This record gives sequence, C-alpha cells and structure tokens, in this order.
Amino acid sequence: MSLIKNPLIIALDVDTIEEASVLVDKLSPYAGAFKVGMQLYNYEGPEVIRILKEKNVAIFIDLKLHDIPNTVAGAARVLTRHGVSILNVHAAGGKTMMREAVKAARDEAAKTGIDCPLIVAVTVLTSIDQEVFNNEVGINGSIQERVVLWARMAREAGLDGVVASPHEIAAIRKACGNDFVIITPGVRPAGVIANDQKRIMTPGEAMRQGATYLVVGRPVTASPDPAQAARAILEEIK
Ligand SMILES: O=c1ccn([C@@H]2O[C@H](COP(=O)(O)O)[C@@H](O)[C@H]2O)c(=O)[nH]1
Repeated sequence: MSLIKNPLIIALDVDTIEEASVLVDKLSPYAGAFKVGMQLYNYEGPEVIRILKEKNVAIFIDLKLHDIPNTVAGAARVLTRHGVSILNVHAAGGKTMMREAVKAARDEAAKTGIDCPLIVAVTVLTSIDQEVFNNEVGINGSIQERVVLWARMAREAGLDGVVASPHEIAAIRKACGNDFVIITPGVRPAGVIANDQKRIMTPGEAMRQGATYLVVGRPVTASPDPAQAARAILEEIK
C-alpha cells in the first residue's frame, strides 16, 4: 500500500542526515513524500533511507539511473530492497534498459514481499530550454515532441510514469492516458525565484494541467519558514 499521502513531494537537497531529519520533522505534516537525490544519497548512503523510513514517511529515491541495461537492472533490484515508494531511470537509456529495470524491481519485490516502487522515467530535465536542447544537448525537434516520445516509450517498457516539466503534462496525458503517473519538478509559486529551472509553472497550474505529483525543493527548504511555505503550496493545490 502506498505511503504517499498527498501530491507534494519535497526535495531534500542537503548534504547530511541531520539536515534532512530537521526538514522531515518540520515538513512531514504537509509532505506526501520526500525525495532523496544524488547529493544526500552520495554523501550518506543507504543509511539515510533507513533513518527517514523510521519516521514513517514515503521516499522517492531520485538517482536517475542511466547505464547499460544489466547495470541499471542491478541498481533497481537493490534499491527496491530499501522499500522506497518511487525510483527513477533516464528515458534516454532506451527501452531495453527501462524494461530490464522494471523487471528487476518487480522480481525483487515478488521475491522479498517488499512493495514494488513506482518506476518512472526522467524525460527532458526542467533546467533545459529549447535552445540548449537543440544546440548543446544536440537533439533536433521540440522538447515537447521528445518528452511525449520518451513517455510513450516508457509506457511501452512497462514503467508507471515519467518525470517531466509542467509544460508537457497535457500532451503526455493525451498520449499516455489518465493512469500514467506524471511527476513534475520545475514548480514555483508565483513570485518565487526560478533558480536554475527553465520550464516552470505554479503549483496550482501544474495540478490543473494534470500532474500526479509535484516535486518542490528550494521554494520550501530554503524558505525562512519551510512549514509555512509547504502549507501555502498545499492550500494552493487543494
Ligand atoms: O527534470 C528534473 C528532474 C529532477 N529534478 C529534481 O527536482 C528537484 C527540484 O528542486 P527545486 O529546488 O524545486 O528546483 C531537484 O531535486 C532536482 O534534482 C528537477 O528539478 N528537474
């Protein structure tokens, strides 16, 4: 059974378990889940998952797996053992890589009796705009076309959903249906600084577009009053 209580996922982009714990203690009444990404996981390792799970919160392990199919499958298998609620891979790794990741996670869940996490594919990062996408990343065509193509590919590979910017939600919904999970970072309440995010939307607009979950980091965690910032977002998306 999913532990995710509401659509607001808070990104714990901090170095240490101590800093993450302070945020979780302040924010767990408001957050549906907490995201542990490469900064926190690469410093603290799997211990951070164990400690946060003791607080009875749902965890999205955001390691954006991207490697050959065998390597990604192995990582998906061992991450499943941690009992996380969501894990992700890069769609750019291809359909076989995604399919192997899903198979490994589901087999491990069936073998151990641990709930299988939702497995989602990262499409085009929300920090990338059209100019960078074509001229630096070197992929022709529009970001939206590519995101929809990768979303369809992820669905065909058996994944539960994708990570995409709020700008592509409507097109993904049309292509992949209402049951497909869409997780959207690049969320900024009105008047809040975008930082390095390029394809942004407010929490209310992103939910109206059809997001399943919103990922929000700095607008909450760097706020002088993180609990109030999270409460305001929940109020906006209610
Ligand atoms: O395309 C993507 C994929 C992942 N992220 C992650 O979401 C959070 C956003 O943090 P903010 O502070 O709200 O900008 C962060 O952990 C990213 O690694 C993303 O932003 N875009």
